[in-house]
Amino acid sequence: MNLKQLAAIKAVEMIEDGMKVGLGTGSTAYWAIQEIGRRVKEEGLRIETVATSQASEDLARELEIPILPFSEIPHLDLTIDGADEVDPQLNLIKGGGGALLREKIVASNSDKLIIIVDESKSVETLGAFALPVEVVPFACEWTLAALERLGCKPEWRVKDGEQFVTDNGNYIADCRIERIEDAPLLEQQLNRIPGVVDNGLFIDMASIVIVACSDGTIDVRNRK
Ligand SMILES: O=C(CO)[C@H](O)[C@H](O)COP(=O)(O)O
Repeated sequence: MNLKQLAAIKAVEMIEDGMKVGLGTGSTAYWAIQEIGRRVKEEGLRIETVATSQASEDLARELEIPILPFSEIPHLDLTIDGADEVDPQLNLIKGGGGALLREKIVASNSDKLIIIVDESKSVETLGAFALPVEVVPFACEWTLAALERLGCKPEWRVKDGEQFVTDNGNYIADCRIERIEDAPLLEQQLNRIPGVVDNGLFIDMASIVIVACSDGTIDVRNRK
């Protein structure tokens, strides 16, 4: 079993009958959705879910996990999602898969956000992973210039030779900051730039981070 799967299984143990659950995005969240699918099929787990991306929604449907429109679920009990970096305060960088906006909306409407990672994602200071910032296409060069003025060293994300477009029809600027000294401040500064829809800093949002370590142990970190 790989480390991502190990963390995912531990998180899915926290889901109880009758819960409303948010499904994250990425290769770690993939394992959580697989395990939820197994519990629904083999244990008859009764839950309702919403997904943070088209890819996760498609996977959930394939596994016959009940998935509802957002209009039918006012609030979630918990969301299980991955992250690109986690610091000791449980602040996160997310959005490596380009789903940061939907992930933040879903996380902020969940009683608990459970983050699942392997130990490579655990860092002392956020920033070695390029911080994704979602930008509307209108006048996007001006928004990029504003990010440059903030010292973010942004580069448009490209996929298969084309500009990457999010599920919301926006672009992603990946910002090479290396070391983010004040993540709460940067999160606010970025979101004050007109044209920025949101950014991948998740501050004070994770309730629990589950870290799967290469020696096979699992470190469960609770927000204080
Ligand atoms: O934020 C995300 C997608 O937008 C992912 O959760 C993050 O990129 C981690 O992905 P993975 O589990 O594949 O390493």
